[in-house]
Amino acid sequence: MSSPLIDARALSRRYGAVLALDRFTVSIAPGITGLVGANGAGKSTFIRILLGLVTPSAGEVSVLGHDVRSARANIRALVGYMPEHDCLPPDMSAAEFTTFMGRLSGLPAHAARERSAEVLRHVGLFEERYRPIGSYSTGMAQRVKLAQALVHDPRVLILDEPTNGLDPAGREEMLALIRRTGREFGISVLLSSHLLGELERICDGIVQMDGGRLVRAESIDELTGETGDLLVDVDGDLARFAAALRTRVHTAADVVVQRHQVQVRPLAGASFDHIADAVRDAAVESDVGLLRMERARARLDDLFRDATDQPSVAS
Ligand SMILES: Nc1ncnc2c1ncn2[C@@H]1O[C@H](COP(=O)(O)OP(=O)(O)OP(=O)(O)O)[C@@H](O)[C@H]1O
Repeated sequence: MSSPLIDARALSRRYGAVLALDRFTVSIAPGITGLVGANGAGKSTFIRILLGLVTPSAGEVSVLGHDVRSARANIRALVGYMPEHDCLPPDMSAAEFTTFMGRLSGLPAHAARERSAEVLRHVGLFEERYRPIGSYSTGMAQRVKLAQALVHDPRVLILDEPTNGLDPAGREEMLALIRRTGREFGISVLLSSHLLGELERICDGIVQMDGGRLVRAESIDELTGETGDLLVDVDGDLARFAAALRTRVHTAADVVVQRHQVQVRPLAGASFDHIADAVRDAAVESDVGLLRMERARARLDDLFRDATDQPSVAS
């Protein structure tokens, strides 16, 4: 087994009477990991501790084996951080700003300029890198924030709500970029988001927090495994097909017509083969083409219905 990316043991942080982290223990594997939890769950506190910006009241935490408290300089070199809120100077160009951030991280001037051009190309801003950031769209500004997090070639990226404020197309682009960044640069990503549909698509694992404690840390495959339900797509009259199927499986399964497909929910003791045969026979009988029949997978939205404070958008 590979060593953990982040290892937190009984991590606590108190703010006066508020226990923001309460003996929070988690081991996060390398890869892309989503951090979820309602407002006040402790996500930002955990992220700030990882960055060395907040000191834990108790407990231990390490990033790639480096103790966060005693190895702050190492942690800064290893970690790139994209904050949620606007933090960009409007009068500087993306090239100037990312070069400046590279210099702050200790890169020599020439290397910082080269690296700035590289990361701006990676995030799709190479052509526009000399324009003032103040003239950028929200999506472009988000990409500058990602570029500055990457400029010093970190091994870990921490992204706080990276798709906040973006329209659906911008969100898609940002998600694709995050995934590509993780894969192409071979770096691990920890990102917080309220949008479970997003996390489901790009993450390898999910860490859920509540009241400063761990609720669960699981891989997406474990979480969204197959359910017993069957999803059937047909080409033709969906209602007629569903009616034909109902008469064939009446005591074995419920047949639910959704927008473009039929979901078949087997009742206790039903045989999957019997239901699959009934689907094929009903398709022939109702003269529709059988396009797809597969086992439904659980969705994060259903599993985490109460985990976030905002409605989740499965786009
Ligand atoms: N600097 C602070 N001073 C006092 N209380 C704080 C401070 N920072 C966080 N808290 C409290 O600690 C708890 C955890 O907050 P935290 O910001 O870590 O949660 P979160 O999961 O990041 O929430 P959000 O999604 O709103 O950012 C909350 O009750 C919050 O009010």
